[in-house]
Amino acid sequence: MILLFREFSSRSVSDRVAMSIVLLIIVALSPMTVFRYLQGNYPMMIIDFGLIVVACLSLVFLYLNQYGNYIKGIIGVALACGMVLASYYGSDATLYWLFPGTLGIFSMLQPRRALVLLICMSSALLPVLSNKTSLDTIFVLTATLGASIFFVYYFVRELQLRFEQLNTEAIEDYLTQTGNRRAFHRDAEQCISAKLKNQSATALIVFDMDYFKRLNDSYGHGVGDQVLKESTRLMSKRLRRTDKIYRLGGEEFGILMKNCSLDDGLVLARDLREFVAENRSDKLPPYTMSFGVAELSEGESVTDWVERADKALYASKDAGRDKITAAK
Ligand SMILES: Nc1nc2c(ncn2[C@@H]2O[C@H](COP(=O)(O)OP(=O)(O)OP(=O)(O)O)[C@@H](O)[C@H]2O)c(=O)[nH]1
Repeated sequence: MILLFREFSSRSVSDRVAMSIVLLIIVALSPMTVFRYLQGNYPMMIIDFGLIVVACLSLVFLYLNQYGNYIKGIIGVALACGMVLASYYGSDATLYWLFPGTLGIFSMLQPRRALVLLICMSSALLPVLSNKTSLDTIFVLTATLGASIFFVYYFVRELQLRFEQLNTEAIEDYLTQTGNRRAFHRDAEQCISAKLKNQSATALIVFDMDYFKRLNDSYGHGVGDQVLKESTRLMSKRLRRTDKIYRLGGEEFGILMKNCSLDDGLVLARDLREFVAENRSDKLPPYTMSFGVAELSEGESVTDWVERADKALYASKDAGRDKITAAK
């Protein structure tokens, strides 16, 4: 139980909602199943028992963190079907469960998927209800349920868009739209974990604009900004999908190259330097960059890795700039 609670606290909101729903289903429906059996209400007993079995299996998969999206989809569909069946076999009071059920589905699934599922559920409810309740009730239920689905959809969609926007702002550099230092540290830590797991090599290229203070002083900060934007845009065009560029601070950038050795990193750094030199805009003053390349070593921390690459970068500066140096 303690393990389950710890796992629960470390999970995303949608995982927690999914786990809560399945736990709630198990806890609430277990005594209900016995009660239905004693009442002789066998159809409802079978529905409840089926839901408990699906809930237990789902909880196991959610706990193991496997097939999370599929499981949440299955829980959503099971919940929707359960609500339709319960509306048919249960008393009129059962219909109140349609509202928390709707919220549960929205909290677990992507808003669009939840909307489609709930529209299907509502469509299935109409013929089910027409057999057992008055036209008045059907009308009020359809209107209130439809309005709830509509409002919750727009609320959740808005939240999701804002969350995505905040998430992007938290890991992206505003000026160059490259990853920021926070994103770099997160991804570099992942590279270290990958190396520990399967020995996959990662190269880090750091580069820094040459004589950038002079460029700023001569042409203004606006032009300096344009140079930073153009150079990183040109480089991004040249990178593979698995490579990513980050602004480490000021006019220093880093590129993480997954599954690449030191030699691969040196080849790419040369290619990037040439590509930028050949394609930079005539409207901007000429600019160059100095590079340092380091392959991640066994047992190395992010700080040590960057420090080695930085030392190589300083060696390029000392050698006259517009140079590439491999880290020792
Ligand atoms: N335009 C602009 N300038 C920046 C930005 N971030 C840092 N800088 C400037 O970059 C300059 C860096 O100067 P230095 O550290 O002396 O380096 P440098 O002039 O490039 O000299 P070397 O690196 O030795 O070639 C400073 O003048 C900073 O103000 C930015 O976002 N935009």
